[in-house]
Amino acid sequence: MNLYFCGIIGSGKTAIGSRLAQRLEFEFCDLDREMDDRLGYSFHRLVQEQGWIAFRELEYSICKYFAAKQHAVVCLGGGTVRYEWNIDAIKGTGPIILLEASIDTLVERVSRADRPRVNPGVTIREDITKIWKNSYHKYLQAADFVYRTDEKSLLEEVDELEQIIRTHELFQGLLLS
Ligand SMILES: Nc1ncnc2c1ncn2[C@@H]1O[C@H](COP(=O)(O)OP(=O)(O)O)[C@@H](O)[C@H]1O
Ligand SMILES: O=C(O)C1=C[C@@H](OP(=O)(O)O)[C@@H](O)[C@H](O)C1
Ligand SMILES: [Mg+2]
Repeated sequence: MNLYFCGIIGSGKTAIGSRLAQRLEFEFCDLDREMDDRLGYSFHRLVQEQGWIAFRELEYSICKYFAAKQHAVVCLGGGTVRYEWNIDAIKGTGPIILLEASIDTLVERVSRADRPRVNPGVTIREDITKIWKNSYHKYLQAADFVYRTDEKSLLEEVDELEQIIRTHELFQGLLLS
């Protein structure tokens, strides 16, 4: 069984997931990183040169690959759960935690790094607001558990999530298997 993290870009999937994988002694998998490794260059270039469809195809193939793993903390891409086929691919292979933060927090975090826009020709704030308005229900629908990442420090969040995973019945199968 795996533990999955989903959430809009900048919600903290990679920052939290990588630390939790260490705590739980699980393999750490990150969709964006796997994509870069497979391509041999940044997925930003793939999006720039071939568009988002090429990204989505590779994303689906990586979801199927991750679903076959055991004992992995998997950070999905920020858009993965907006596409139902990805949810079908990972269904039954482990609980999904949705990480949430306010739009202001997401914008502030994403502005620090250069990441491609999903909606071309818009600002980071417009992009994130649009994703949130159009697709928030899909993120919520995919999730087994929801956790906010804009109220505490990163370390406090990792501590709290570790505690939740070790005690909440939703995650019991994860540590037993
Ligand atoms: N309380 C917090 N929780 C999660 N991330 C935080 C927090 N405070 C600051 N950050 C920073 O915000 C960024 C979150 O980005 P990242 O983990 O790459 O998100 P994602 O993988 O969901 O796009 C990281 O640089 C992280 O260090
Ligand atoms: O919303 C999206 O479709 C995406 C969000 C990004 O999120 P993360 O950087 O959080 O993975 C990244 O996966 C890619 O740019 C696609
Ligand atoms: Mg990430």
